[in-house]
Amino acid sequence: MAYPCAHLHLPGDLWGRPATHQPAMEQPLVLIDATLATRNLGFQHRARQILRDVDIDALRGSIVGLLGSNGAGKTTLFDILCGLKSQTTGTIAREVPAERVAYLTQIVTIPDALKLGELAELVQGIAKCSGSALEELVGQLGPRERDKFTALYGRRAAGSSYGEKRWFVFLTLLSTDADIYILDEPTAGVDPEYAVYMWRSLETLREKGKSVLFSTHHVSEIGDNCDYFYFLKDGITHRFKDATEFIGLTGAGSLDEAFVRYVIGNLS
Ligand SMILES: Nc1ncnc2c1ncn2[C@@H]1O[C@H](COP(=O)(O)OP(=O)(O)OP(=O)(O)O)[C@@H](O)[C@H]1O
Repeated sequence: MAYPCAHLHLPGDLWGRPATHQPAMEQPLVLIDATLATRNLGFQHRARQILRDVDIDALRGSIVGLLGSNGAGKTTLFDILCGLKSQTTGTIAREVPAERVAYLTQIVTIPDALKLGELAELVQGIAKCSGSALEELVGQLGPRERDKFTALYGRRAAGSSYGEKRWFVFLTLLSTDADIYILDEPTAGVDPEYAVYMWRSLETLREKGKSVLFSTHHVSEIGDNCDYFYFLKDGITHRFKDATEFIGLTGAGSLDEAFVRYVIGNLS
C-alpha cells in the first residue's frame, strides 16, 4: 500500500528487498541556502544503473521542478531523497531529519470505507500535528474550493473520484508541518481547476520559506510554476533556470517540443 506521507513509510527497498545498498563514501556537503542537496548521486539496481550523476539543490522558499521521460528515475530519486531507498554512490545533505520531509507518492491508495476526513485525522495523528493547520490552509482557499473540501471531508473514499482524492490528500499532506515537500506528479489525473488550487497552495508554502520539489509530465507547469528545474536524462540531471533557457537550448517552438528534442538528443 502506498501512503500519502513519508512519516508512514518504513525505510527499505520498495522493490521487495531490504535496503542493503549503502553509499560508497560520504563526502561532506555543505548546504548554502538549500534545505536539500545531492552531489554525484547514483543508484544501481542489479545490473542496471538507473541514476548516475544527480546534482540537485532545493533552495529554501523555492518550487523546484523535475522533468524526465517515463522510466528516467524520478520516483527512484524521490524515494532516495526521502530515505526509502539508499543511493549506491554520492552524497545527500538535508537540513532537517527525514521526519520533516513530506512525500506525496505517485500512487496513493485509500481504503474505500474510510472517510476522507478520517484519513486526514489519521495522517495528522501520525505526523503529530493538529487539524488547525489544515483548517488554516483551507481557510486560504476561495469559497468554491472551501465548499468542495468540506463536502469531501465527510465523504468515503469509495464515493470520491481519483482527482478529488488526490487534491484532498495533497492538502492534508501540505498541512503537516514539514520543511521539505516532495511531490511525485501531484497533478497527474487532476483537472485544471484542481491543479490551479494546488499551485495556489504551493505558493503559500514558498512564501513560508519551505522547499518544494515536484515531478510532472505537464511541461507547462515548469514554465508556469517553478523557480528553476532539472531535467533527468540517462541518469544525469541538468539544471535550467527557466523554460526560456530550455526552449532556447533545443531550438524548439514550445515546451512540449523542447522536451521531445531534449530526450532524443536533437538540439539546435
Ligand atoms: N520494481 C522494480 N523492479 C525493477 N526495476 C524497476 C522497478 N520499479 C522501477 N524500475 C525501473 O527503474 C527505472 C526508474 O523507474 P522510476 O519509477 O524511478 O521512473 P520515473 O521517472 O518515475 O518514471 P514515470 O515517469 O513513468 O513515473 C525504470 O527503468 C523502471 O523500469
